[in-house]
Amino acid sequence: MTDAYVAIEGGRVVEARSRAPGTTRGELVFTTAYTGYEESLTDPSYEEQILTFSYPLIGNYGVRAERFESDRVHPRGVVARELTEDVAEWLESEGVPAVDHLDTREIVTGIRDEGAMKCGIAAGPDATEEDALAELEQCKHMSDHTEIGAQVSVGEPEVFNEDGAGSTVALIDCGAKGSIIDSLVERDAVVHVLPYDATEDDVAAIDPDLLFISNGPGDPENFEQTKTLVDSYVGETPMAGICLGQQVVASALGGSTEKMEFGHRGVNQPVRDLRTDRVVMTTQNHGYTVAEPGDRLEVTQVNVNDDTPEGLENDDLDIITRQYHPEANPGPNDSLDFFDDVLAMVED
Ligand SMILES: NC(=O)CC[C@H](N)C(=O)O
Repeated sequence: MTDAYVAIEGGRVVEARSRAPGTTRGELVFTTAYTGYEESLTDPSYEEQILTFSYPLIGNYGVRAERFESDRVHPRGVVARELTEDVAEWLESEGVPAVDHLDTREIVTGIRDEGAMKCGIAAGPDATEEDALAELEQCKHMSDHTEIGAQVSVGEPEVFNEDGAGSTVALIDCGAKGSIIDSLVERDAVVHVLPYDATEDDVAAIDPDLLFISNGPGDPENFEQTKTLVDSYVGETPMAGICLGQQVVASALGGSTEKMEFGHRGVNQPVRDLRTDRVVMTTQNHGYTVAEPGDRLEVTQVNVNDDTPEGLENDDLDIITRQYHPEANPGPNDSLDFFDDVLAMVED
C-alpha cells in the first residue's frame, strides 16, 4: 500500500508505506550497521538528516531506553526496508516520520553514486507526492544550518561523577553521545558538560585537566565559538576530540575541513594506526572531513579505504583526536583504549 512518498534531490519521488505519519525534510544519509538502531536514532550527530538503514530489518530486538545515546530521536525522518511495530510506534510517539516497503538498496547506491542529497518525505493517509516535493523544495544544505549547535547542546552546564578521583574534564557538548560521558566516568573522570558556545571564562571556572570536544551534527565550520575556545586553550590544557571534535580542533589550529561525497557511514570502517601499523574496525557517521590538518597536527591514523585522516595528534601540545567513534554504541569496541590514552596523556 502506498501512503508515503520520498522525494529525492533532482525531483525523483519513491513510493513507500507510512510507519509514522507526518511531513519532514533533511539531508539523506545511510548507515550500513545491522544492529544498534536505538543508539543511531538517538545520536545527536544525525540532527537535520533523514537516516536510511541499509540492513533490511530494523527493530527485531525491541526498543529499550537504556541503549539510548540521548533523550530523543535526532534524525528528522527514517527510511528502512522493514521497520518492526516496536520501532514504528516509538518513532510515531517521538513525532518522527518513518517509511518502509521501498528499495533501500537503490536509495543507498544513489547516495553513493551521486553524493549526499536533500530529501523530503510525506507519510500518512493524506500524504501526496506534492507534499513530499514541497518538503524537498524547502530542504536546506547541511552547511546552511548555522545554529545547529544550539539545537543539540545542553543549555546549562551539567556535572557527572562529581566526587570522582580522576581527571577533571570539560566536555564541550556539540551534540555529545551519552557513551562518551559514560566512557570517561567509567575511568573515574569528573565530567563537566558545557554548552557548545562556552566561553574561555566558563571553562576557566572549572579549571579542567582536559578540554574534550564532542561529536555533533552539521558543518564543523558553523561551530565558531567552539573553535575560538580551542584556539584559546591550545598549549595550555590537554585536548581531545571525537568526530566533529576532531574537525573543530583541526580547523581551529589552522587546518581546514571539507564536505565528503557521501561520508563514512557504518560500523565496519577500517582504520590504520600509522605508528603501530595496527588496523581496527570503527563506527563512523560523518559527512565532513579534515582536508588539511595544518602544520601543528600530525596525521597518526588513516582510513584504509580512502586514506582520509582518522587520528590527529600533537605530543608536545597534548592533543589526540579521532574522526571515528571510539565510544562505539553502536559498533565494535576495538578502540575503547582511546579513552585510556587520553587520560594517560593528561596524567603525564
Ligand atoms: N558524528 C559526528 O560527529 C559527525 C560530524 C559532522 N557533523 C560530520 O557530518 O562530519
